[in-house]
Amino acid sequence: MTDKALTIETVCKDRGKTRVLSDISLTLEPGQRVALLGHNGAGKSTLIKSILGLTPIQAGTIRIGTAAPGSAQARRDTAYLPEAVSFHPALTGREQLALFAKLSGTNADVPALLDRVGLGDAMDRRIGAYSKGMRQRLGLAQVLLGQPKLALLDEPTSGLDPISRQDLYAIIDELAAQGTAVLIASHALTEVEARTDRIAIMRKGRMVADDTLANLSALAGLPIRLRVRARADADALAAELGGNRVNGASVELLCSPADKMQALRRIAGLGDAVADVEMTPPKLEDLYRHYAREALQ
Ligand SMILES: Nc1ncnc2c1ncn2[C@@H]1O[C@H](COP(=O)(O)OP(=O)(O)OP(=O)(O)O)[C@@H](O)[C@H]1O
Repeated sequence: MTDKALTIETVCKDRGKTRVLSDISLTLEPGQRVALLGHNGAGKSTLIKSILGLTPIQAGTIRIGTAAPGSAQARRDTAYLPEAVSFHPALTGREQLALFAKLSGTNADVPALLDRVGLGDAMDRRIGAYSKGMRQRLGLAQVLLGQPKLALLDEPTSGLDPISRQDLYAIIDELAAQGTAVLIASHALTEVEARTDRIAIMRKGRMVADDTLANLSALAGLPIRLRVRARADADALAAELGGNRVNGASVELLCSPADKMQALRRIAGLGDAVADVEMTPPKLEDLYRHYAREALQ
């Protein structure tokens, strides 16, 4: 028995003479949303294909619940949304989803599902006339259809407008709330930063980071940015605090997480000379760069 939705242990995969996955381990609990990040060619799609049982691995183990990749049980429990999702162009959205429902033996309310993904008005139009974003939404309806234990989403927001992206993450949140573990391969760092529970970063076939954003941030020890706006004299403020003048009125300082309170006390000690302070913790983009670079060494 396992309470994990997905267990990956020390997986290795070769393509020809090249090792494209090296000792990859990753686990997903039910209801967890995990972002899988990495440069082009890092191995994200290969890992997803291995989880789906579409490509063999040379070493290690993968389990969906307790089922082996590609087994009937794993196929029932796993939903997959590929980056370029394709359907039969002559069918309408409603027909296509009804067909999927029939094939998977589920008794879903197809129109309600299509409505849920924003295709209520378009469900009786041919898929051939759908935009990329609409096809992506139909793919998402297919993911929702089976109430999967594990959803694998490969670049789910590519080609979507900003509102559609927000809708998609709202649906991902719902999926997670009903207990589905969701693995999202993405290049859209700012999006996944706010909408996932954990970040896994791959580089050249290796897993170089796997933790919450807060823990990755603490481990990396990257500086916090403090922007201090002067009430009148930014030069005097810069002379007092050090740091860089960033525009006519402000000074920017970098400090380590451990020194943050001390820096804030110094700034508060300047009293009326300071009009405002803004504090920016490191962003996922900074962390991503840090972990990717660290892996190079
Ligand atoms: N069908 C294939 N045959 C041979 N090599 C392949 C094949 N597919 C991928 N590779 C190689 O495997 C490695 C990992 O590729 P993969 O597609 O998994 O990366 P990725 O992280 O998904 O990249 P992207 O962000 O560009 O989608 C790369 O070196 C790639 O060249």
